[in-house]
Amino acid sequence: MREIAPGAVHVPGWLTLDEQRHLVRACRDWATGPVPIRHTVLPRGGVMSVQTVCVGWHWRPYVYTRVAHDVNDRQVADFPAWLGDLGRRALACAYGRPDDTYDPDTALINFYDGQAKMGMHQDKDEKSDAPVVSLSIGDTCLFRFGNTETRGRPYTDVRLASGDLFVFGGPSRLAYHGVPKVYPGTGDPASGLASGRLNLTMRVTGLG
Ligand SMILES: O=C(O)CCC(=O)C(=O)O
Ligand SMILES: [Fe+2]
Repeated sequence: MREIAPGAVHVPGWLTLDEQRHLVRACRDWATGPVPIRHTVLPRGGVMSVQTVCVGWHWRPYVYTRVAHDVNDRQVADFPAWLGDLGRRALACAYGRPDDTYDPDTALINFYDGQAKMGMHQDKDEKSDAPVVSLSIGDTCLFRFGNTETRGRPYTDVRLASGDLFVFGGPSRLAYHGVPKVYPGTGDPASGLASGRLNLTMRVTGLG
């Protein structure tokens, strides 16, 4: 366990292999629908290299809705209770104290192939300042965790491997972060993912 910045904690190897397999199965299922996984199109026409599927609320740049107007006009799958339980356990572990009030209502599931990356950004479309819980499965990546002011330095580079937990909340909730690189072939197929990287972030939208 390592505190990367105030309120930002990296817990290597937090998920068991069984938990990883369970999450991979659930994500495969969500990837098929009701709203299929897709490359998000940005407002100016760019296409994200990662593929994303959401549960609870659908995120598109830069708003949450129940219905995926930019994909197929279907409502996203419900956010399951077991995922909320996992989120509370994750938060309790990272911060060393239980918080029974943490009630995530959306998860963004990103799939990275060997070339995919994510530029430096803030998670700021949520109306709540509750922490973000991030879980990684499959190939290791370089995760860049920066500051709340700029996309640039200072930042800390962390390797996120299969099973790792990363929580950012409090003073780090609006820190810029991104994934400059994935290291193909570094994952263990026993996770259920033969190649690529899966990242699931839970958030509290603060929406009704
Ligand atoms: O893939 C990751 O580790 C980060 C994903 C992320 O920052 C996001 O979905 O907003
Ligand atoms: Fe993010």
